[in-house]
Amino acid sequence: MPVEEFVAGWISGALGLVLGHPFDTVKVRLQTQSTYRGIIDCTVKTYRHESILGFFKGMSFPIASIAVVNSVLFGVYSNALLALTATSHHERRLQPPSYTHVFIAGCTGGFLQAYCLAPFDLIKVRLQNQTEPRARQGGPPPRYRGPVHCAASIFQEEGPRGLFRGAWALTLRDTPTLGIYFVSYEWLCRQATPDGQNPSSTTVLVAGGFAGITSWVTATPLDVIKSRMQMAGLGQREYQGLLDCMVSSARQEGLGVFFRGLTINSARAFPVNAVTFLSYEYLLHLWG
Ligand SMILES: CN(C)C(=N)NCCC[C@H](N)C(=O)O
Repeated sequence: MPVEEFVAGWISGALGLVLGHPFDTVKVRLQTQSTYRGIIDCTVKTYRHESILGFFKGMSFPIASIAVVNSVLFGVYSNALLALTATSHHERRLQPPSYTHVFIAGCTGGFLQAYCLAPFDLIKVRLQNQTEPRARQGGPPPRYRGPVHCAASIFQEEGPRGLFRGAWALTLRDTPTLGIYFVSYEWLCRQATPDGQNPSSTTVLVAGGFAGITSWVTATPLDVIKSRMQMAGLGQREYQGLLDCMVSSARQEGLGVFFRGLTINSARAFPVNAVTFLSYEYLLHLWG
């Protein structure tokens, strides 16, 4: 089994993550708290109350976890394509796989990465939703002192299953949308590249950026539900399941609730995924 895709997936995911984390914090807060009037209001309040550091809350853990998550995504995707088409990464420009194979391989990568991502994503969302400034004297201490304390508290209070809160919504979010992610990337690269040639860096950047936007636009409704289920119980209402969360969110806030965070998700998706795909392709080319 080729392993360079796993390593390239890890490095490229980490680069994209640092670039996109401030956008991600604003998105998570908009989706789960109703105190903000929009992106600008949330950005200004976060900066005033918590300084620039507020935007980077919960980042150390995803950086560590991205090693597992992004390498599982890209490594499983590439190896699933190898199993389906008997072509390695380098042979795929001369013998391009069908879009059906790309979609199946993307869904497989998305499904497996969701289970690795679930506990890390839960901890990230819980930490991002702590709005107490880090160094305030005399104020109430935040519920979680950091990622390890957060993981340990959830484990103690709810057992190992607690760490997988929202995992079902996350799996439903990621399985089809990662198929869409890789199909969009491949389609855009092929439109802009003569047959049999490698796409230019500009093509990879643009195709990666738009693949990120397309997949996140389709992922946003389940992303809202996932974030709400992950926060359930912590001063927010408990849900009986995914369907209950969907129905009661729509009843209380209207159908627009499913598009909360759409603009910020898309603004974040372009640079993150442009950098992710560029560094992924570059590393595989370097090692090829
Ligand atoms: C729509 N979904 C779930 C995705 N496209 N997921 C792939 C993640 C790529 C990148 N690390 C990011 O966070 O955008």
